[in-house]
Amino acid sequence: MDVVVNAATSADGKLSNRRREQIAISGPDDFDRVDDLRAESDAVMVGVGTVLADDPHLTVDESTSAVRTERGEPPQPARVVADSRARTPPDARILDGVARTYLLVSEAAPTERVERLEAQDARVITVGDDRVDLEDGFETLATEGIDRLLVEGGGELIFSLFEADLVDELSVFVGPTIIGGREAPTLADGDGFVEGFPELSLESVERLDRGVVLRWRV
Ligand SMILES: NC(=O)C1=CN([C@@H]2O[C@H](COP(=O)(O)OP(=O)(O)OC[C@H]3O[C@@H](n4cnc5c(N)ncnc54)[C@H](O)[C@@H]3O)[C@@H](O)[C@H]2O)C=CC1
Ligand SMILES: Nc1nc(O)c(N)c(N[C@@H]2O[C@H](COP(=O)(O)O)[C@@H](O)[C@H]2O)n1
Repeated sequence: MDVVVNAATSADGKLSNRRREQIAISGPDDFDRVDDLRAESDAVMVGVGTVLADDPHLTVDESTSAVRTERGEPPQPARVVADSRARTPPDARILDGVARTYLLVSEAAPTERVERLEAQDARVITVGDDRVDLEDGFETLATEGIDRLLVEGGGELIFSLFEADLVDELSVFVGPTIIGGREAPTLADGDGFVEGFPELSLESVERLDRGVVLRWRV
């Protein structure tokens, strides 16, 4: 599976503020770029922290959806959430039925929550004892026909993906603002690396909106 991570950060590397509120860091041109990235993907993934903070929809625009249909693809990419304890709210926007939604949960997810989410048509995949095993999860998603996966965040999930050596490409929109705050999420949080830092190779640099898009191969 080809895994692309994309996010927008402030100039100081923050994904949002210390209250974990969604911040408009990029502008309309970057949202169009993200729409294109989604359109080229079989599925779009976030961590449950992002679902709880942002309640994202993770769909493509109508015109982009029409292009996917012409290509013989589902009108919308599938949606995937890493959600060890099945904390996704049953009324989350990702469960509105517009696209197929997979929830990767662990054995520790309470059965009643899993059943409630399955009743909302979520396709629940159990991988890992206490925490989602991302490698196993991706193997299962590949058997569902997901060959290209776009990951949009947040910082905990992105770190875990780098830690498991599962990222092929990283693109970051860096915007013209400082958010600050030691508790504010950054592009890669988790425990952090102390050695064996993933090495990136810069592919392109592009001015967009009032910031810059950096694209790296891992
Ligand atoms: N500026 C941007 O482009 C974006 C910003 N955000 C921001 O990021 C924040 C949310 O990020 P985080 O709190 O870091 O949450 P997150 O979205 O990375 O989710 C982390 C949660 O996912 C679950 N999870 C299951 N298996 C996991 C695994 N193997 N590794 C890691 N997590 C796993 C855990 O419950 C964990 O707490 C919000 O403030 C949101 O607004 C989120 C996406 C994009
Ligand atoms: N690319 C980008 N730029 C920003 O400025 C952002 N705040 C984000 N945030 C993430 O975009 C997703 C929203 O998805 P929907 O529009 O609801 O489909 C979500 O993952 C945000 O955290 N992204």
